[in-house]
Amino acid sequence: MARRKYIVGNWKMNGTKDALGEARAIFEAALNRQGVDVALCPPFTLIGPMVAEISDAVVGAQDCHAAASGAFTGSVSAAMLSDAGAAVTIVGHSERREAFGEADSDVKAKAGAALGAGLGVILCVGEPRDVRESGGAVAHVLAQVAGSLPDDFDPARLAIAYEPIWAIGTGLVPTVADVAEMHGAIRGALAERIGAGAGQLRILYGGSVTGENAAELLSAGDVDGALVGGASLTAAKFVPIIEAAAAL
Ligand SMILES: O=C[C@H](O)COP(=O)(O)O
Repeated sequence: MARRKYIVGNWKMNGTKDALGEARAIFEAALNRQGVDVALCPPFTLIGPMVAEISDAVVGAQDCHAAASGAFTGSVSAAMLSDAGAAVTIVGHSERREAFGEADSDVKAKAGAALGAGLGVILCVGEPRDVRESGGAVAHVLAQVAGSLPDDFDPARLAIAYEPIWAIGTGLVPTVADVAEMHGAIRGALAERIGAGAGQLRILYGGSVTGENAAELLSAGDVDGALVGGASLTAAKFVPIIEAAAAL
């Protein structure tokens, strides 16, 4: 079965209720694009309003806590995200791995908690610049995949986002050949681990995706979509990426 393209916007720590108009325009444009799934991951504070005020919105979170509840000041559980109307959550973004010290084992626990709460998961992996330059990118990323995936999961409910850290927010992008090599390696590792189900799992590329480079990146082998940061904040920049996916 062909995998539907999946275009996800990660708003990171951007957006107040004033930004709901952009989200509305994005989901209105997405509605008519056949074959493409679109989701937006705003800050926690906008999940409820986005779900409540925009029909057909598919809204996600950017992180969750691995525990169901408890004394974790400032944290939000997967069940709370679901209660707020989220359908999916990102886990293991490099900004959390780096700034909050999240290890593969933490990401694995979060992914398991999210799936257990009924959410879809977008699990991020990616290498730093020095690892890419020393030729160790594939080994680095496959180790992250092996350490971060839950023991059991439905491959239709979990996507992996390959985001080279050096490409995030920099305007730098890997060559299409390098993206295809990495996505192919991830698919191969998944096939060894879960067998035929690996064909169902979507592998997204993230890092400086724009309306200008989306068609080329999305055409690379085993690229099933994109995780978009800066260019997902406005309809003017995000809709062309959705259109590029729809045109493939
Ligand atoms: O989650 C999204 C990524 O970090 C990519 O961000 P960017 O599109 O601004 O480079």
